[in-house]
Amino acid sequence: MLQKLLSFTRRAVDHYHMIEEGDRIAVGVSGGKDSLTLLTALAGLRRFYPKKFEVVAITLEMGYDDMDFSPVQALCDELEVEYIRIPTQIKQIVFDIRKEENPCSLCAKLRRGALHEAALQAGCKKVALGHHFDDVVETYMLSLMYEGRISCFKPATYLDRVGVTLIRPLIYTPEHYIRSFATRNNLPIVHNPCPADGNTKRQEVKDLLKMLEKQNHGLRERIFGAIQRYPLDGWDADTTRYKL
Ligand SMILES: Nc1ncnc2c1ncn2[C@@H]1O[C@H](COP(=O)(O)OP(=O)(O)OP(=O)(O)O)[C@@H](O)[C@H]1O
Repeated sequence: MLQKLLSFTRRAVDHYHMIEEGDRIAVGVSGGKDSLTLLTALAGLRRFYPKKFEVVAITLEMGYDDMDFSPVQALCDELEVEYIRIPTQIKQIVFDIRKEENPCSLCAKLRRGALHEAALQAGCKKVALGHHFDDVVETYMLSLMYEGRISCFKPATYLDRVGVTLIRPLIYTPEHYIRSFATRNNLPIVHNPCPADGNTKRQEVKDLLKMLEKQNHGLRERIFGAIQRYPLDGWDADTTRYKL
């Protein structure tokens, strides 16, 4: 199973030139299945990838007393990855001080800023995020159907104002694969007690795609393919390095 995960990851890393020699990459670890799988994948790839790179795990603690990250520390020890935990007051700011009606967007903004800062402090100019194949297709459809735009986050983005490059090495890895990888490998998922509903429109799109996929096998693959063939800004894959 790890082999398959490494192959999905390596293909994405190669197609979008995500890793260069000497990189020190901060993996944003929320404690969810996606980022724990990403951490395992990059720690594994580090062992044989032709370009030498380092991996550091960073968790922003959101301010919930009942989130215990010590099992994640144990996973990092096993993977021989340095683990940095940053205490923040993001929960308090979003819910108690600002009493936001739409807490998710402020929370995401604060998290992004804090993660970039923590990465730079740890000497990392690259930050890896756990977005996967289904996130790509859903984000694209959300944007198309609800914003009237054709767009999606990029596989790799250089943020010039912060001097950080974001990479998303799981964009070829389907969510169902991540779910079973996390279960079979007993990844230490930390329950997130956030009371917000999250993005209900995203769930709608997820359900819609699931329903359509039942009668139209390969539908998500074709949407993903369209993003690459168009290509959407930043999605032109360099297949000379690894065939699609
Ligand atoms: N508290 C956090 N600390 C560090 N990194 C984070 C944190 N929250 C999110 N991230 C990073 O941002 C990515 C996207 O965040 P999002 O909240 O959409 O996560 P997700 O899709 O639920 O993934 P996961 O299953 O890893 O929680 C995560 O995959 C992770 O890499």
